[in-house]
Formats: sequence, structure tokens, C-alpha cells
Amino acid sequence: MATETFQDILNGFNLATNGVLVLTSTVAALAIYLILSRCRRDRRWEKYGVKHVDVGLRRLPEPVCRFLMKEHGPTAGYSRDRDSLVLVTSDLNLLKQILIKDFNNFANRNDSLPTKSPFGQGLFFLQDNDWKRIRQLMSPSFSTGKLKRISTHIQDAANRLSQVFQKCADTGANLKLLHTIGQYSTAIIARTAFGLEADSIGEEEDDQFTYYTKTMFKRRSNLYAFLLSIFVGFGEFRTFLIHRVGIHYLDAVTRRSSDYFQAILKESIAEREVVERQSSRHVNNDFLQSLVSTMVASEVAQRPEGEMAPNESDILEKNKVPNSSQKNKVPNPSQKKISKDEIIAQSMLTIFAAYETTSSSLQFCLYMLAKNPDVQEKVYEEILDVVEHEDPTHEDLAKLTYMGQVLDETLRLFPPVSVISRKASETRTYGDITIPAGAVIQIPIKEIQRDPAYYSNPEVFDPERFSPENKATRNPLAFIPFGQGPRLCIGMRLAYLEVKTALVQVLRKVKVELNDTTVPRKGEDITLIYVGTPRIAKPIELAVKLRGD
Ligand code: HEM
Repeated sequence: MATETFQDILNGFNLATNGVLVLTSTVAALAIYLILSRCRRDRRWEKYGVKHVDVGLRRLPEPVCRFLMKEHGPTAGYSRDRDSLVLVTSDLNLLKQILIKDFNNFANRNDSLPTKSPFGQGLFFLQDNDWKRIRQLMSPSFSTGKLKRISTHIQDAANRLSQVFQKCADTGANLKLLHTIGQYSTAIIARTAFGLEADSIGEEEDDQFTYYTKTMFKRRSNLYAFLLSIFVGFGEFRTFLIHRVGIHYLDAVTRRSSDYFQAILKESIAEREVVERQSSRHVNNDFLQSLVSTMVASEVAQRPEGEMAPNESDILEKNKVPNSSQKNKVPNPSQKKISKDEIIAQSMLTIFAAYETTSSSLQFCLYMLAKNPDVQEKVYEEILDVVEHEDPTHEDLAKLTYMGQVLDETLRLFPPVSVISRKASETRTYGDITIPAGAVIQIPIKEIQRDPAYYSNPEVFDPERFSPENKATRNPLAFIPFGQGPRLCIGMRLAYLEVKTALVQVLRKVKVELNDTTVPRKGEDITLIYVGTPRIAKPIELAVKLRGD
């Protein structure tokens, strides 16, 4: 009996071993098949007059663009999978056609975000009429007039930021740059766009709004992103796994952030809806209010005669608890209207777009100033010359031309968005090459802005490149950190306003420096990792000295 049991165990063990072997071989065979199928020879671009390159196992846009530009010149094509042909070009004449002159043929991006969260329906990802309608509705909120009206909130946040720098100077502690600057940019977007307080500038711990903004995206390594792109791909299969199979692990957006923002936005929208229906005078004249006004106005216009408007308690009650089953109707693209779900999507995208890019720019700018003390002194002198009052006016900021050059040189070297894309609607020929309908165009912003053809010694930080005389000699498309054409970044003016205001308030009080205790140390360099946006391997910490010390 005992022997039989032992034999049974052995048989069971063999079965288990065989099972594991079969499973391992199947997974290995699948992996080899997937890798080989993605590396197969493909020459489709050649019939369109474009060099077709195998990019091997390179999958992420930034490394692919870097490889193609370095090894194969300004324009080359590759295929990402059986269906999609991708053209990478840094040819500025061709880019002028794609981004500006023939914009109608390239109005869409190819990007979609693998997420169930409303973020994936934000302006950045919208196409055709939906994009036009929402862009038109959002644009007025970023006009110069609107920005002038919100500048007191920006001054207020910049003053608080400056106090954090001064406190570091007093105590001798190094300043954790990204942590503090992230708090600054979220405080501004929360207050100016949504009338919400996100007040943790200088605190060790972030407030909820800041915390959930900073953790909106799952931060994953390059290796993880690479493996995911090999096995799951970029687009439809991953979307299918997230939406249909419900694998939340693959979702790009964290569930907690998504839930948090949906809840607070639903409540804010409901409160503003009530105000909107009761009076035409608004306490908040911000981004959220303008979208809610459009929503209410279009509902009023559509309501059948005699039907009552919803009352205050109905609206507030309905929106207190987030309920994903309540979906609004998709509006007709040709009309000036927006649904509640769309407002939430635009709000989430705006919060993250404003946080990630602005804090990256301000961080790199302060780092480059610490690395280049002579440039920092020149910026300081200019602030003393131009800004007479406690808070700089819009006119003062416009006169800070050298500071503008420093900021542009920072954005040249460290563009927060390193690659942008467009998708061709129809087949068109430009000179010797044809771009077929459906082809994706990847525009390697970082490679263009570090191309020796446009910038001598491109790795060197030199704000003089952006002096009016030097700028006049260069093709404007050689500098496109905010993109270009009708689909240009909507928040560009706000970004300059935020960064310049912070630089005025901080640099007039303190100097930032690198020394033996900072990260990186004086004489060392930062290591950049590109996962869509540039990340620094070790967060920067700067030494701060009070002016006059
Ligand atoms: C230094 C700061 C910033 C940089 C470098 C930056 C960069 C960019 C780039 C490269 C694009 C794509 C443009 C194209 O494809 O041609 C973009 C789009 C966009 N950005 Fe920014 N951005 C910044 C700040 C902001 C801010 C502050 C906001 C909002 C408050 C914002 C909101 C958006 C939106 C909504 C889009 C999509 C526009 C569309 O598709 O119509 N960005 N940004």
C-alpha cells in the first residue's frame, strides 16, 4: 500500500513536471513567435519612396526615433505591426506640410491611452469633429485675457514657493526640487481651473489633490514597458484586455486617482450647475465654470417646451456618489455642447498635462541655472532691472527676454514631450515621397532640437541661441517643444506664465547651487530615462543660498 502511494506520488510528480514543461515550452514558443513576427522583414515603405528600416526589438517611440535619426537620416519608415506603417521625420519642410499647411489631412494623433478611466477621452486623444468641438470650447479659458484674470493665484503660489526656498536657505537643507515644484504646479491648476485648494507647497506630505495628480499614472520601468509592448502591443489588444477582460493591472491610470478625480469633479460640476441655473453671475469664472455653462446652455436649448429644469437638490443628490452606469449621451459634433462625462475627461487631462510638463520644465530650468551660475546672475540682474513691484505684471514678464531665452534653451534640451504623432487621413505625395492613408507620423521633438544641423554643439546649454538675432537665422520648426499648428499645446501661455512667475519670486530672493551634498554633486551629471517624458534617475536636490549672504 505504502509502495503504491509512493508510486502514485511519483506519477503525480511526473505529471506535474510534464505539465510545467508543456506550459513553459508553449509560453517560450509563443514568445519566440511574437518576437519573430515583430522582427520579420517588411519593405512596404519602399514603394512610397521612403527607406524602410527594421527597428528590431525597439518598441518605444523615443528609442526608435533616436535610432532612426542617428542611423538613417531625417526621414525613414518602419512597420509597427501588420497594419501600421510609421514614418519618422525631422525634415522641417515635410513637417511644415504635416503640421501646418496640410493640417486637415493630419488633424488626428495616433495616440490612444490604454485605460478605462475618463482620462483616455481627454482632448489629447480626441479625433476629428470631437476634437474640433472640444478644442473650441476649451480655448477661451487659455486666452491672454483669462490668464491675466487668474494671475493673482499664480503670484500667490509663487510667493509660497519662494518661501520654501528661503526656508531651505535658512536651515541649510537641500531643496527636493520635483517634490516641491510638483506641489506648486498642482496648486495652480487646482485653484485657477477648478477653484479647488491644493495647498501643500513646502509640506513633507502632499494634500490629496496633489498626491492623486502625482500618482495618476502607474510609473513603470522601461523593461516593463518594453515587455508589455512585445507581448500585449500598444493598442487594440491591450485595450481589449482592459475593457473586455477587465485586467486592471494593464490600465495606464491608477484606479484610486481615477476614482478620486471623478468623485471631486462630479461634486464640483454639480455645485456649479446649480449656480449656473440660478444666476448669470458666477463666483468662479474659470475653466470648469465655462464648460459647465456650455453644458447647461446646450441642455436648456434642447429641453422640450414646458419641461421643468432639474432643481438644486436633484442635481446635488444625483452627483454626490459617483455612479459609472450613468452615462451621458454623446453630443452631435457640429454643435456647441459638452456632456458631464466629457467635462470630467477634459478636466483630468488638463490637470495631468499641466502638472507633468510645467513641473518638468521648471525643475530642469532651476537645475541648469544652478549648473550655470553666470547665466543665473544674468537672469537675476534682469529681474532687478525689469520688475519694480512685489508681484511682476504681465508686461514685466513679457520684458524678461533673457529669462525667456533661458527657458527656451531648457525646453530645447529637455522637452517634456519628446515625440508627438499625427495620422494621415488620405494618401498624399510631397516631393519624392508619398504618405499613404492611415500611416502614422512620429515627430522626434528631442532629436530635432538636438540636431547639429540646427544647433552647433547641441548638447551645450547656451541661452544665446534664442537671442532675437540667432532666432531669426533658424527655421522656427527646429524648436517645437509645444508642438506646432492648430493642434499646438493649448496650455503654452499658462506654462510660460507659471514658470516665469516662479523664477522671478524665487531668484530675486535666493541663489540655487550645486555642491558636494547636492544631487547631482557639482561636476556630475543627471541620468535621464525616457518613458514618454524625460525622468531623472535620482531626484534633483539643490543647495539654496539667500541673496546677500
Ligand atoms: C512646459 C509646459 C508644456 C509643454 C512643453 C507642453 C507640450 C505639449 C505638446 C508637445 C503637446 C502636443 C502638441 C502637438 O501635437 O502639436 C501638448 C498638447 C496639449 N497640452 Fe501641453 N504642454 C505644456 C503645458 C501644458 C499645460 C499647462 C496645459 C493645460 C493647462 C497643457 C495642456 C495640453 C493639452 C490639453 C494638449 C492637447 C491639445 C490638443 O490635442 O488639441 N499643456 N502639450
